[in-house]
Amino acid sequence: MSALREVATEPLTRQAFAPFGEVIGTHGADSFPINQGRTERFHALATVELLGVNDQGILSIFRGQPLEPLVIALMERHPLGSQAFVPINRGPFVAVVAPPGPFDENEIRVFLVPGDHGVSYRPGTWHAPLLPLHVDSDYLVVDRQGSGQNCDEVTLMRPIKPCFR
Ligand SMILES: NC(=O)N[C@@H](O)C(=O)O
Ligand code: NI
Repeated sequence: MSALREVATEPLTRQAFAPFGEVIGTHGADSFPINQGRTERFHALATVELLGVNDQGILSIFRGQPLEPLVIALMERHPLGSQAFVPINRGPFVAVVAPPGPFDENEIRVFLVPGDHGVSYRPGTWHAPLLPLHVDSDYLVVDRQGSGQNCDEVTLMRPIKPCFR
């Protein structure tokens, strides 16, 4: 295995994550009351994007195990649809991403996603498959079912080791 490359994790903000997708969380999000004021709606935090033919948006649960050692050697993208991960039991995870388009290892960013947030990768965003931290955790996943090739993979020349300073 070629030399590992350490990449510092960044705090998750809507602005920082914007090139890769959207943040699903209530902090700093607009909301309005519904149901006679008994419920607060944080509306349209992310958009489900389906770009293929006869697509269906689907909801799944991923029961993920931590990757130990946390070394990322493979990334993937879904050109035909978005993919969202929302913790069900508040399990934090790491979002290792690079912008859509030709893959460039030097553009890899690493975000720490707290247990009360989720993210939605826009179509084509390069990302590491689900990476829960510390303990097995369940995530609601909203993504696409349909025809066509919707998962391109790439092997990193220099595997990434996230650093938590
Ligand atoms: N393979 C699969 O459904 N999951 C990946 O796309 C992932 O991002 O975890
Ligand atoms: Ni994916």
